[in-house]
Amino acid sequence: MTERIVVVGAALLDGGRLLAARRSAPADLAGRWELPGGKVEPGESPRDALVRELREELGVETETVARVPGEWPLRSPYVLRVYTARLLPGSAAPRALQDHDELRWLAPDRIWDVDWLDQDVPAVRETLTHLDAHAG
Ligand SMILES: Nc1nc2c([nH]c(=O)n2[C@H]2C[C@H](O)[C@@H](COP(=O)(O)OP(=O)(O)OP(=O)(O)O)O2)c(=O)[nH]1
Repeated sequence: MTERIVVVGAALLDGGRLLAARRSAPADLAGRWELPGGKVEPGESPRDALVRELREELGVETETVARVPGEWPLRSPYVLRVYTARLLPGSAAPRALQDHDELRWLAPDRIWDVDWLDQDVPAVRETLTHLDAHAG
């Protein structure tokens, strides 16, 4: 059986809006929107991986807040896990430094304005449910 490799995605939230990132590569994913993040490296915790990836890709300092329950299959052997996260005080604003060519903060009623990767849609839907529950 093939080992699963965890890809962590951030539901980065600021003022109730969610950050979506448009991939610039590889060609089959370019132009589609995702949750910024990446592969967890051997010996690294998913939360640490997410903080590292957000620093590399977006130039931001963040902390993870909570895991969004669930795990979604990507192209084998990858699976996607999602954590909500927030910017730390004093962090720079996110910039598309690596892997992305556009970023957009989406209010809850605009979440479906962007063309999410097909495999991200259930994860984004679950994330929204989770946020709604927390908002009461
Ligand atoms: N980060 C991220 N990757 C996703 C999402 N949905 C999805 O299918 N993927 C895929 C794209 C890639 O094949 C893989 C993650 O790769 P990546 O390129 O973001 O990760 P990485 O920075 O660690 O990659 P690498 O270049 O170091 O190999 O998962 C998503 O929402 N976020």
